[in-house]
Amino acid sequence: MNKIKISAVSYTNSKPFVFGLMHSGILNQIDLSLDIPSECAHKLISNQVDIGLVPVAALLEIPDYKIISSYCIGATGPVDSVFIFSNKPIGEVNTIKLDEQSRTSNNLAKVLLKNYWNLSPKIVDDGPADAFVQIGDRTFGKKNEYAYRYDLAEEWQKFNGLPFVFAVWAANKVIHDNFLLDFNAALKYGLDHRNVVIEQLPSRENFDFGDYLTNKIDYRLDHKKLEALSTFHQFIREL
Ligand SMILES: C=C(O[C@@H]1C=C(C(=O)O)C=C[C@H]1O)C(=O)O
Repeated sequence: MNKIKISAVSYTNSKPFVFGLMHSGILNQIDLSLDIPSECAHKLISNQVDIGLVPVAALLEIPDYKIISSYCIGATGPVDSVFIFSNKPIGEVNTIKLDEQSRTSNNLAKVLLKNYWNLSPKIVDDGPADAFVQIGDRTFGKKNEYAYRYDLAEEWQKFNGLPFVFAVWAANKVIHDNFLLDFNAALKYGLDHRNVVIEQLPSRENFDFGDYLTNKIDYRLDHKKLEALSTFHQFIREL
């Protein structure tokens, strides 16, 4: 039987999912790779994998995608790992760099700049910039390194009161129902064993992994997050 190819995000926020998949009965049916989010997106769009924990911005490039799980990488308030960092207040930012590892948060930054802050700084690829977007583990402990930091899930919530969803489990083809049941059971197992995952992480003075994986990342793709997802997609289309 052909294995089901899966790309999951290589960041700490996905470790509970990966733990669940590694300790599940479907391990011998899957071919799992861990990738930065932009690569997860690329692999699902180009059909190198069947299922991805895919940045939601990339769904717009996948014809007939299917969201196959009620778990996601989301947040209800500050997420603590997706920021615009700057030494100037946002209103004085003239140039901004995006994060090449991101698809969703780069678009979230653009949506908030345009619609919430009413700003249009120049997006620069190289050279110095007044501000930059950064996501994932590279942001851990960096909050106090810059005079200004904007948690983009928190700013989105201030903007329209909604939670946010960064990545969802999606497929680019029909996947067998039996497999999906086992797959979702594995994800649930991982989330239910978050304490084991947290114990295995190193302790850091300037970042609380327990708080991050328990309170900041919100893994439930409930109807409010689905509403946030379609609202976000509409804003991206209007950019
Ligand atoms: C909250 C996060 O969500 C991530 C952000 C993504 C993006 O910006 O494209 C994609 C996947 C998520 O892992 C994070 O990694 O810090």
